[in-house]
Amino acid sequence: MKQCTIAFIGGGNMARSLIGGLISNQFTAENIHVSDANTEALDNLASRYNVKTFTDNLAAIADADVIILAVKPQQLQSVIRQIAPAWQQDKLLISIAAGIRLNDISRWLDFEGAAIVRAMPNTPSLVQAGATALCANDYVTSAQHELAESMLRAVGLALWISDEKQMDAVTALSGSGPAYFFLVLEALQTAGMELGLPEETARLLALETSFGAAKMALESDESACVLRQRVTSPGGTTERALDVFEQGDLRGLFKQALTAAAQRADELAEQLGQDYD
Ligand SMILES: NC(=O)C1=CN([C@@H]2O[C@H](COP(=O)(O)OP(=O)(O)OC[C@H]3O[C@@H](n4cnc5c(N)ncnc54)[C@H](O)[C@@H]3O)[C@@H](O)[C@H]2O)C=CC1
Ligand SMILES: O=C(O)[C@@H]1CCC=N1
Repeated sequence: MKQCTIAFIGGGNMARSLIGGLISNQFTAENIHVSDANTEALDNLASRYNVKTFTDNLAAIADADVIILAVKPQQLQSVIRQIAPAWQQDKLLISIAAGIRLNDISRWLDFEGAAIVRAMPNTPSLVQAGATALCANDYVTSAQHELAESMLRAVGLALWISDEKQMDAVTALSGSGPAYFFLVLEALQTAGMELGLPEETARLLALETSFGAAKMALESDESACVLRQRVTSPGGTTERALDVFEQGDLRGLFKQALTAAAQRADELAEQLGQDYD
């Protein structure tokens, strides 16, 4: 990957995952700037990753090629308006904020021809197993497309979507998705313990089973449906368990949950922004 300088504004959970993943993938720490109002968060990042830290957002972006906005959606407008006077044509702005649309980001930046990418990463980027979808405005050059993609590809899967409206579905599926799997892990471990397994045994079996199923699905040419059927002996134990999930409408629950997450992203955009094509 070309070694540009990246400035993160906001050094919280998601920034930490991206920074950790980039550094594990040989990205040079001194080319990573992080700015945050919280000095404790900055100290943690500096001692763990040796990145350059700032409490002044303008100082952090001064000689950066790429600026990644990693603050909460509610802080995005004020941060963009703060950095807008220092904006320069050759910089690339990447927002990872849930919901907030390219048009609103562009209006707040108020810089003719500014190159802006919206990205939705997820926290497994920390272990280079992230999944990110990106979409760009018309001013992003092909070199900037390549730069944004190569940065996110360094921490996992990176794919482009052309219709920005799909970003809410992406947020619901892969942005929030790690939390759903962590919930399933918790539930498997608890149920195992309730059936009499020691805590550590239940934890390890739940973890390795989740990892093994994901790895197998990733490496197999067969669909998840076929892989599921291969575990399910007619009249056996899995069939009994799956019947319980189907009776409880697990698929319907997932549909409801993802719909609620996508609606929340849309609500954030409506509340915090204004523009919608
Ligand atoms: N946590 C996740 O799994 C994901 C989060 N996102 C998005 O990433 C963004 C950040 O989320 P998290 O990292 O979870 O939040 P967080 O709350 O952990 O981090 C936000 C950081 O921004 C800092 N901050 C607040 N105002 C600031 C300002 N004016 N200047 C500089 N720093 C400031 C806070 O001190 C905090 O450290 C959000 O917009 C969220 O939608 C996107 C994908 C996944
Ligand atoms: O919960 C949130 O709003 C953020 C966006 C996707 C994951 N975390």
